[in-house]
Order: sequence, then structure tokens, then C-alpha cells
Amino acid sequence: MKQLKVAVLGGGSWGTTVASLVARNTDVIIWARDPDTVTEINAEQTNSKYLPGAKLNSGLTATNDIGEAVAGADIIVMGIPSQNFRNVLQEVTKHIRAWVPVISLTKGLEAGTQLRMTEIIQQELPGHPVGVLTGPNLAREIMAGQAAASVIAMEDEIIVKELQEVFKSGLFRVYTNTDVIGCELGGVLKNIIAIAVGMGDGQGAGDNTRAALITRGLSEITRLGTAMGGKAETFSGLAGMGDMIATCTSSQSRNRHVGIELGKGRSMEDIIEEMTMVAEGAKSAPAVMALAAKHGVEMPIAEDVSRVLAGDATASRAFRGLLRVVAGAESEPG
Ligand SMILES: NC(=O)C1=CN([C@@H]2O[C@H](COP(=O)(O)OP(=O)(O)OC[C@H]3O[C@@H](n4cnc5c(N)ncnc54)[C@H](OP(=O)(O)O)[C@@H]3O)[C@@H](O)[C@H]2O)C=CC1
Ligand SMILES: O=C(CO)COP(=O)(O)O
Repeated sequence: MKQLKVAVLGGGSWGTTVASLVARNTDVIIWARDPDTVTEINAEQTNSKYLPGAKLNSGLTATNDIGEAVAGADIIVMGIPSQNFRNVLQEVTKHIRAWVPVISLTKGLEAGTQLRMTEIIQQELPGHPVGVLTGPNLAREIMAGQAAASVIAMEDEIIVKELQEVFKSGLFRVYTNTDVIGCELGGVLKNIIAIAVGMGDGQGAGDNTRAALITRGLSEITRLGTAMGGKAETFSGLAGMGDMIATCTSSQSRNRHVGIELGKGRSMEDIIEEMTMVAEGAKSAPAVMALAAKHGVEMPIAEDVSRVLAGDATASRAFRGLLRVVAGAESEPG
């Protein structure tokens, strides 16, 4: 592979993990706003704030200067949480070269606009190829060297194959897909179902209950995703069902953690206050409900989660309501 220069923006758990993986293949520079993170990555090859105990690839370098990271890059990778994504991208526009692809790692929607991250990239950087890297990819496991599979999704069939070579590495297997909308929405929407599953787990629900929520959750996110232009088969692949299983069952998931704590009766303010990392589902839920209304899609699980997140219902009440709902045909909502 030609020695490409990749800039990863965002020094959190996933940005750092992806940068470390890609550094096995090519030149990578990571931009983080926190000077301590930058110093630590350069001096120790660790990021103890987000990936305690993990050793990063020794070829990885870090900078505090976004211009330095972006100006020389052949590929930009955005590992910034959804509500700050546009601000950082606006800085990128000042330094990026023409036609450089921009890949999002982010699994959220912009709150006010309900836009996907690739739509924001297209607004801010028209003409640049856009894509997402998504799938069942819990950062800490991947840093521990465990096998995982992911999907790189871009509309352009040639560029997506070139980028597959950049991201795949060792036991990190990367598939291609041209359904950007479906892949991106799979990553966004499963977070809300993971909160629902956590709400059940926090109240001592059983394995049958969890399986029912995951399965019914998958059908409701598929309904919205296909109404928005994604392909149904994408939601039964890694970016849909795969990520749903990982996030809804893992003790590492931040979204499931939020659900568990809500299930125990704690308030959102308390839960968020003690979290150092992002739980995208909590931020994206109102945008998801607005999109469901716009597309005329019923999403009973997401709706209940949204009510609990907004403080309009308790987790125990919402959870009992979900289970009491009168069942129709399996192909129908509810
Ligand atoms: N962690 C995971 O396993 C996975 C995460 N994702 C997705 O990746 C995205 C990033 O999440 P993740 O890395 O986990 O998040 P973390 O909570 O681990 O880290 C967030 C990072 O974003 C940085 N950040 C936040 N706002 C800004 C800003 N305005 N300018 C610059 N940097 C900023 C933080 O910097 P600071 O430290 O200075 O606050 C921090 O480095 C999310 O959408 C998530 O859903 C996808 C797959 C797996
Ligand atoms: O997206 C993820 C795994 O694929 C990470 O999930 P959480 O953000 O819930 O930790």
C-alpha cells in the first residue's frame, strides 16, 4: 500500500483505538484538544484517560494543532462526539486539501438538525468523498487484541476498497458496504435499544426479556432506517444486528450502562455527572423520535426510552408498560 497520511481527530477511546490500528498500516497523526493526552501519547504511547492499561502502536504521533494534523492528510477520520462534530469540522475546512475523503466514526445525530454525520460532512465539505466505519467495535476489547469485524461504508465502490486496506489490520477484519445511510443509522439507532436493554437489566430482567427487546428493537430500527433510505439487509449485518448484540450485551457499553443506572432508579443528571465518556443514545433520542414522526414510523421501544431520558417517565414504569403492550402480528410495530 502507498504510504498514505491519515489524520484522526479526537483523542477519546475510539479515535485513539482506530488511530493505533491504522498506524500498523500507514502514517497516522492523532489530534486531541487535551494537551496532556497529546503529551502522553507522544511520550508513553498510552492514553490513560480513555484506554487505561493499553499500549498504543509506537508509530502513532499526536498533536494539539489541528492545522498540522489536517493540512498534510490524505484521509481524515472523525472520532468526535456528535454534538461537537460540526464545530471541529468547521476547523477542518480551513486546512483540508481538495478531494480528501472524510470518514466518520461517530454514532449519533446532530440534535437540532437531526442530521447524520455524513450529511454534516457533505454540508461543510461539499465534493469530498464521505464514509463511515461502524460495527460491533467496543474499543477496549479491540485494544486488548481481541478479534472484531467492522464495516467501511462509502458510495464509491473504488474508494471504499482502497480505504478497506487502510483500516483492516490483524484480527480487525473490515468489510465494505455501499449503503452509507443504513450503516450509519445502524450505529446510531442501536444505542437507544441498548439503553432500553440496560433499563431492563438494571431491574433484574431475564435473558428472554433481553432477547425480546433486542429482536423487537432491531425490527423498529430497521423500519426507520429503511424509511430513511437504508437497505433492509444492512440492518441484519454487522452495522445493524452485529452492533446491536455487542452494545446490548456488553458490560463495556456506555449506552447500556446509562440504561442500567436508570433502571436502578437514578436520575439522568447523576448518571451523566459521573461519566467521563459519551453515551450517544441519550443525546440522539429526541432527534430519533422527530425522524420517526417525520417518516411515520412507530418506534415503541425508542419512544419509551425517550420519555425516561426526558424525565417524563420512570424506567420501571416504562419497562412494565413495554411488557404489557398488547401483541399483534410479529411483522407489526408494538
Ligand atoms: N468507544 C467505543 O467503543 C466506540 C465509540 N464509537 C463512537 O465514537 C464516537 C467518539 O466516541 P469515543 O471515542 O468513544 O468517546 P470518548 O467519550 O471516549 O471520548 C470523546 C473524545 O472526544 C473529544 N472531544 C469532545 N468534544 C470535542 C471538541 N469539541 N473538540 C475536540 N475534541 C472533543 C474528547 O476530548 P476531551 O478528552 O478533551 O474531552 C475525547 O477525546 C462516538 O460517537 C461513539 O459512539 C464507535 C464505536 C466504538
Ligand atoms: O458503538 C459501540 C460498540 O460498537 C460502543 O457502544 P457504547 O457507546 O454504548 O459504549
